[in-house]
Formats: sequence, C-alpha cells, structure tokens
Amino acid sequence: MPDVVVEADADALARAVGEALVARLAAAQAVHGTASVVLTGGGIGTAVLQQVARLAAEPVRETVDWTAVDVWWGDERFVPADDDERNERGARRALLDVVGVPAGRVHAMPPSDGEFADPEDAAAWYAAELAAAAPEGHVLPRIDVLLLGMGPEGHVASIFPDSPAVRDERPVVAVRDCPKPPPTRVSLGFAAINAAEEVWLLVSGEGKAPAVAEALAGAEPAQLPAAGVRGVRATRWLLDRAAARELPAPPG
Ligand SMILES: O=C1O[C@H](COP(=O)(O)O)[C@@H](O)[C@H](O)[C@H]1O
Repeated sequence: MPDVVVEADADALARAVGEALVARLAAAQAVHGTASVVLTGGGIGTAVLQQVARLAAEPVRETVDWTAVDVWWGDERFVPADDDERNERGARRALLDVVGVPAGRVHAMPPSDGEFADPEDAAAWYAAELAAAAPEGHVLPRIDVLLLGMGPEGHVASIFPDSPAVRDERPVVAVRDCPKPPPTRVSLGFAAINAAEEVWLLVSGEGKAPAVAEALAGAEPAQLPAAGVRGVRATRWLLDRAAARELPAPPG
C-alpha cells in the first residue's frame, strides 16, 4: 500500500519534501557511504530542490555530503543543452550548482545538440550509463529515492497515457510525439522507475486531483501511468490539499 501524505499547500509540500529528502539521503549515506536520487522536472519538483538548497545553507541537524550523491533524471526534454526547457537546467540552478555536486556524479540525459542526433541513441546511451553504475550482474544502480511529478492526465516522467512508453520494457525509452511540448524526450521506463528503493510522487494543485484519486483507486497504468509506479520498499504520494481533494475521506 502506498503512503499518502497531505500538506496544506504547495509551499508547505515543497518544504516537507525537501526536509524528508535531506533526511533520506543522509540516512542512505550513513549506511552505504553514498546516496543516489533521481530528479524530476516540473513546478513542484523544482520547488523541492530550492528547499533542499535552503536547508543546505543552514546549520541543519541532518546533513548530506553532496560530494557523495549520484544524481540521475527520470526524464529529459531532447532539446539543446542551453534550452530552459531542459529539466537539467532547472535542477542545476535550484540545487546542484548551489551545493556543488561534482560533475562526475551528475548523470544528465543527453541534449539534442550533443553526441546523439536522435532520442533513441540518447536513451540507449543513458541505459548504458545506468548499467555502468550498477553492481555486478545488474543493469541498474541502487536508487535511494526516485522523485516524480505527475501531469493532470496522469503522466509520470515522460510516460504519457496510451503512448508506446507504457508498454516498453526497456529501462530507458525515447519518446516522440509527446502531447505536452516539447514533443521529443528521453524517459526512464516503468522497469527502471519501479526498481528504485523508494518512489515519491509529488503532486500539487486541484487540476491534478482527479488523476490522483483515480491512480490511488487502481486505474489501469496504460491509461494513467502514475497508477503503475511503485518503489521496492516504499511508494509515497506527497500531495497538497488541493491535489488530495478528490480522495475519499479516511475512515473514522
Ligand atoms: O513534462 C513534465 O511534466 C511533469 C509534471 O510537471 P508539473 O510542472 O506539472 O509539476 C514532470 O514531472 C516531468 O519531469 C516533466 O518532464
């Protein structure tokens, strides 16, 4: 069963998730020496990273050694490297450049003006990068927390309803003709998302309330991809009150 946490509004949600993420990464480092996180783009995903950067600037109780955090992405827009549509750009500004994650630990998905002319080759390269970081005999590294935003129609990463990505079993997929611009993207597939230790879905705003309610009621993942994600140890739906408004009231 997924956990569902509801905060008052988007600001409170970003603060709470920022604090929880710092605690979770610090705990992973205490056990493994390193931590790994998969980032999401989008409004609430970026707001969370700003909160983490704020915490990093404070003399906090729990601290993360940012030189020992591997950063991956759940999806990326296949556009030029300097395009503000890239999720990587937002994450670098909000957190990565602020806390100084070493370049070798920032595993960005390729841009369209780099080594690869098409998103299929970019996706294959990213799958190989993940495999290179994986323990012997595995194709994916340990991911402590995988963050996902969700679109109002239930897309997660760049897995959109009724698109080829919903049935693609590869860990990383190319996405073309995406209904939300930009149309060409690279995304983790369900196989990689659902191999993470913990998956946290960050959802804010009443426009997403129907999809939240349907996903938690057990919608068909091909039609509502958010319904198809789950972490190995935990799946957490982290919502603001507006996004939670169509959930059934808790018993009692
Ligand atoms: O296109 C995307 O959208 C989702 C959700 O974005 P939001 O602004 O509605 O929160 C995001 O999670 C994903 O990474 C991104 O590429």
